Amino acid sequence: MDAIVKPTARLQGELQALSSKNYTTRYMLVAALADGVSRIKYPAHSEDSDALRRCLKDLGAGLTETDVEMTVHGFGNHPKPVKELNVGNAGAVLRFLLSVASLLPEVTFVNTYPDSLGKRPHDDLIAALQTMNVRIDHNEGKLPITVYGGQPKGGAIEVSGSVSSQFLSSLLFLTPLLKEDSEIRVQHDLKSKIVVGQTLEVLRDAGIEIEASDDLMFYRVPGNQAYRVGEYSVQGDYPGSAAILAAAAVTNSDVTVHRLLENSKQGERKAVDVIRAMGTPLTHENGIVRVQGNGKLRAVEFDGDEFTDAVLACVAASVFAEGTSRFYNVENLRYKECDRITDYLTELRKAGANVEEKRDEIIVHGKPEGVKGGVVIDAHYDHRVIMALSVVGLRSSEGLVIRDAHHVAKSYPQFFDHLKALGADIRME
Ligand SMILES: O=C(O)C1=C[C@@H](OP(=O)(O)O)[C@@H](O)[C@H](O)C1
Ligand SMILES: C=C(OP(=O)(O)O)C(=O)O
Repeated sequence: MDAIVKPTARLQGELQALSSKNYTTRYMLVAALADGVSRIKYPAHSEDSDALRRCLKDLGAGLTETDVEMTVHGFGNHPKPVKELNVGNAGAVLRFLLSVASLLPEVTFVNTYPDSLGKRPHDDLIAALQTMNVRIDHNEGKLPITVYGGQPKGGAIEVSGSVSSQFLSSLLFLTPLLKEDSEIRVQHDLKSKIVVGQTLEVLRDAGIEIEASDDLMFYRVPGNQAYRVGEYSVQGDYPGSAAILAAAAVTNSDVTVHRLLENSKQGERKAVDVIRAMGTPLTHENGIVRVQGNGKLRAVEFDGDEFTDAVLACVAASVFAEGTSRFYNVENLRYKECDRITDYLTELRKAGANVEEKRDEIIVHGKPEGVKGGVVIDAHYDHRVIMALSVVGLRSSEGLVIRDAHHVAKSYPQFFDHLKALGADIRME
């Protein structure tokens, strides 16, 4: 399905933020790893969270749902032997379940998105699991991947964090269940470090003890632990909401988004600071962000690794800022649903933006006068590219056609409905 995004001068209204993708993933996983019944209020509904629902059911979890709550009968440390799992296009789901699969004799993760998740590297996690008595067949570190587990061993574990934090999070979910105590040392760098804080928070809520060094590069994990059943409530999602806030910033607007906790551990809450630093009038109190945009923006410079899933939305806003913006330390954007530097900037240029790339940096020479648009955008299977280009389309003179915009449902199926409810001129075809 394509989205036809027309120039829109004004956005106005109130929205409830969608539920957090990352907390939904984590609460569902710890609930499945607990032996008993857990409840999760307001879980996200999206392609990624549905992929996890499907896989956890395949692994033996019982899932029932009402409108607001999910009940999970966990399988504890005994997932049901299954031959095959399909995680769709969900990176975090794949990486977290690769470790869970090591408890089973043989599981193949199939490759259903060869042009997106099928291109993403998992070598660093594979290498770590291989040192833990797990044999793995893989396609040069990519899908399809077969895990031959059964008796994974803890102990001294090293994992690189220079491509993704998900590899470390994955091991933090698995190691408490092993017989041996573990010491996990992160090698090289740790990208998206802030996300690991969400992993540790949820592990603690699930009764798991882990000692983490202050710099999050070293962990002591006692073995023989059991996940406790729990009652969880999923907070609002900053990465998806960042695109709505960016849309409000580039237009004349009065837009209010609820359910965005000021003290959230989501790094992407920084998007609020970025948009404020661009000069957009906004308030953030009691979990409510209100943007009263006037379309006037100034350039900013930020370390994008602190808000990895909101960088594209912030870049989209900076396309219309006075001056040159820089988003640095963002190399790992290249290893997401698409290459979120080269592929994204290709589409921004088509729309009329003046952008440059370095290996680990996005540079935007702002155009306060707006961009021309009038072109067809390739979504590159990437929900965040789709959301960011929608922001740009609203402030173009000829609008944009975003091809295959249905991929927005990976994380935010209601995105276009939400924008339309605020008055955006968008048609789906
Ligand atoms: O742990 C997680 O749930 C996630 C970690 C981040 O990935 P990287 O660590 O690969 O940057 C983020 O981009 C992704 O959307 C979700
Ligand atoms: C990169 C993302 O997700 P994942 O790694 O889980 O596919 C994202 O949601 O932007």
